[in-house]
Amino acid sequence: MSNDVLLSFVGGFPDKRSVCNNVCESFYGVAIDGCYRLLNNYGNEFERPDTGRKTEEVDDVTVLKNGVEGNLCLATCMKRNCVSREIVESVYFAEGIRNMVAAEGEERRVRYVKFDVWRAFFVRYGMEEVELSMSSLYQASTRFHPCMESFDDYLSELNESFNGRCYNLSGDKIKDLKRLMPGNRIMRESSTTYASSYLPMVAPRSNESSIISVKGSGRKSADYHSFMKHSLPVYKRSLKAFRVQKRSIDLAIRAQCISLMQALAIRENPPIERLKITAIGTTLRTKMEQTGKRLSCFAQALNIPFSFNTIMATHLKDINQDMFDITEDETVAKITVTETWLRKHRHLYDGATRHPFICSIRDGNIDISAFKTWLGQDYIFVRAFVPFVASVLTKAYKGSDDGNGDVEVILGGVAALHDEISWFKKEAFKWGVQLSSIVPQKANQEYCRFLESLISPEVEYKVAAVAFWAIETIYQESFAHCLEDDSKTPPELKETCQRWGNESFGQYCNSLRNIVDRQLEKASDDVITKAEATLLRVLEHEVDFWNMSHGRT
Ligand SMILES: Cc1ncc(CNC=O)c(N)n1
Repeated sequence: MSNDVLLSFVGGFPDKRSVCNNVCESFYGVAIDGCYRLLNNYGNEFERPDTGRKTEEVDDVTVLKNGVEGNLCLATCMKRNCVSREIVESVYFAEGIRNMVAAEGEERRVRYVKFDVWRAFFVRYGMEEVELSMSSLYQASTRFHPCMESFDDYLSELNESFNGRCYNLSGDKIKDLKRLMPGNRIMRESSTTYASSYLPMVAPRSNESSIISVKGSGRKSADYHSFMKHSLPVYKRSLKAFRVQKRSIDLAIRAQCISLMQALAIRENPPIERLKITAIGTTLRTKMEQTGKRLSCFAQALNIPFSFNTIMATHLKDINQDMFDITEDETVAKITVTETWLRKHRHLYDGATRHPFICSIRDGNIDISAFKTWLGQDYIFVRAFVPFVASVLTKAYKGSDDGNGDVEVILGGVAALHDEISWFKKEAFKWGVQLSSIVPQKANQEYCRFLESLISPEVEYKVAAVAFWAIETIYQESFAHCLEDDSKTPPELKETCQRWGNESFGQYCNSLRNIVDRQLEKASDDVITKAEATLLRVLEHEVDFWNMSHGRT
């Protein structure tokens, strides 16, 4: 799986780990633990006791502080009721924005940091610069689509505003840029100036200072959007990632174990009796053992019962469960591919399963006309879903290694769709929705087209199976949410929610998930990457579909 880390935002003290995590994750979704560690080290490394300093020099870093609540405003390009803005804020940036603003407060200042400094920093911590993988590029491109059609729109807009000077801004030019910022308007009204620490990706042509920062807006706005708008084209030019090199693995192991131990230590009821860490390696036994010793000390300090063990293997693929020293009452925690993805893309996933449309059902204030729109549109979708599921079935059968009953599970899905179509007809009649006259809306058309593209024999079974699992699971989780004890779902909508939110549909989704995880365990990196990108596209189509039903696009 890809370990790429897109660099964007850095800043913070070690105690602001969550700030870095959230910002990083919600902006680019591809951050890995190793990256958080480095981000936090960064803050630590340059920590200044005097946070009240006023200079704005190159090479400076921002200190995030606890402080007043802020409120981000994207009004410069998106109106408050604009649905795109809502998506940007809620799906992509909510956590990051909230944390970033809440953590900054009155002392916010603009800071500039040269890209080279930043790059040197990463190199120093054992990172190497690499080209982005397909999945990261994909990620990067999806981050911005809600507000702009394409990178190129951004680019041309920016060139227009700044006469094409955007890529190579020196100190004075940055000042120009700040003057031109729409956020400036708000700034003049307010005597408070916030500082921000945006360290977007920049590939400078010269050694001029070339980080673009945004001076935003006091109490009303941190003008986050301006930042995105002006950093994005730069970002496009220098899409690069940093990957952890071998020699920093020891560091990575330690940092992760330490976070785990810290998390365990602050629990009131420690969920485990003993933490057993097994390091597996093909080389560097002494190094691993040293790491173990340090970890033991740390665990002792935190009062966590701990043991450390090392396993040497010739090849990582030779590792199996028997090599672990496991007693009968112990289990080996294995993180599956789907679990990793769902953690990594939590924001987007929650955006799809906790959409305002679903929440309005759950809260009992759904607009019935929106429900009817959804009903009619979903009928069309489900009809298109049938041939897709049939194609997954065919691929499962042809996959020929089906000793695990994939075909039966998928066949169950096909059979249920027969029922489902009858249900849609009945339900439409009940609500006075004329199915024969429904025209698919844009989001629906696009989703159906996407399904058709997945039918192609060129799309691997493993990739198609991921889409299938995700499509079913999003509905399951969304509607199950409307059936929870504290929900106020109107009685006349309960049956709809039951259809996907019931327990046996949940079990079926679990079977699909097991299929996917089993299939991906033996998949190539390339297929895993494609499958992950497919999952993201499903999530986005689902969000679009809810938006369409909600009637606000
Ligand atoms: C847009 C959408 N996504 C998922 C489902 C659930 N799968 C089949 O019914 C659905 N009906 N509609």
